[in-house]
Amino acid sequence: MSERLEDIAGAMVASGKGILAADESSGTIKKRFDSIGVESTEENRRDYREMLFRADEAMRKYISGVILFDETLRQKAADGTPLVEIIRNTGAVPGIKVDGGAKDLAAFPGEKVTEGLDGLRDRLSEYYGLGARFAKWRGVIAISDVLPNRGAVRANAQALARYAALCQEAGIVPIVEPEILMDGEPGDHSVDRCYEVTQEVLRAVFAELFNARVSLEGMVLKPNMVIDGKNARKASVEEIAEKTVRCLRATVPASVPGIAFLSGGQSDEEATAHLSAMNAAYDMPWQLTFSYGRALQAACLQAWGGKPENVAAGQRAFSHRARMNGLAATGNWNRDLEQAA
Ligand SMILES: O=P(O)(O)OC[C@H]1O[C@](O)(COP(=O)(O)O)[C@@H](O)[C@@H]1O
Repeated sequence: MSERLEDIAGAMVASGKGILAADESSGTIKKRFDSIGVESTEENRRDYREMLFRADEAMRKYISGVILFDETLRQKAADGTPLVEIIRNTGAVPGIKVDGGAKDLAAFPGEKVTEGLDGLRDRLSEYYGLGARFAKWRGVIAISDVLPNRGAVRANAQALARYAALCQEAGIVPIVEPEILMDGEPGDHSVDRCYEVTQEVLRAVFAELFNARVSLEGMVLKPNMVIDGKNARKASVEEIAEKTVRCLRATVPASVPGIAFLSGGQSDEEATAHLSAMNAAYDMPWQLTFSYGRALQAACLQAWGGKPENVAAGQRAFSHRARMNGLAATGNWNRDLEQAA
């Protein structure tokens, strides 16, 4: 018997846990490996991700699900165990990135639309067979004084909604990710401009989800926080927490079981501090947690450096960030815990 979407979604946002985004596409993982001088070969990618998934205690205690790239879902560990099985044995749910990436949107210079709907029904049924129980699709929204245009917002919202409906038909929980870029160009927008655009985008996304008859109980939202651009950072932790919660309350129906933020280029500690501040100070109808890529992995990647003898150090770095974010997911993180480590 297949599991209920609501139960899978509930497990993905279980209290004190969050999602590890390890679904970097080939181009993105190459960038990450370039930063530590490691060649992006299939074996190196496997070794790196196997190191994360075998950080057993962190995975069991703080990670509810792992987003994978197509290659990883099919890969075996060095000893022949499928990586999906290692993840499942920790109690985490395996998930899969199914979008085909953000491409230039015709007639909208500087704006993108995410591709990948063609053939998606067949791919989802194959992924289900390979063990995936949730999926992820990221729409990318540019932000400036004049962007985004309504047409670009609508194109991305519709694609997200069509993707989500197909996932639910396949018994797979969709993570719906509309990302307003914090680290795009020019990156000088204020926190209030981010509020305005995030509100507009989330409204458009939920309107399209309703139109597409997506069951909100069986999805997870992965938004950006309401935060100023990378070249204009000055808002305090409290301001970002307050504005993010206010924006989400104004746009996200209470029937959505959980919201799991992307980190978007925030430093490790910022991403943790912001999440913890929201959970500590506000009552919300949804679980509020993390689905971080960089903010969970950056320290681990550095500690590992591509060297087999550094696997334990890499796992320690990952476990520390997983624990800090697990605490943030219940509002119980504080800076002293970082120093103690
Ligand atoms: O451009 P890609 O390779 O699809 O990757 C985008 C990345 O952004 C995320 O959606 C969020 O990652 P961050 O937390 O690092 O912002 C990841 O799930 C994903 O790996």
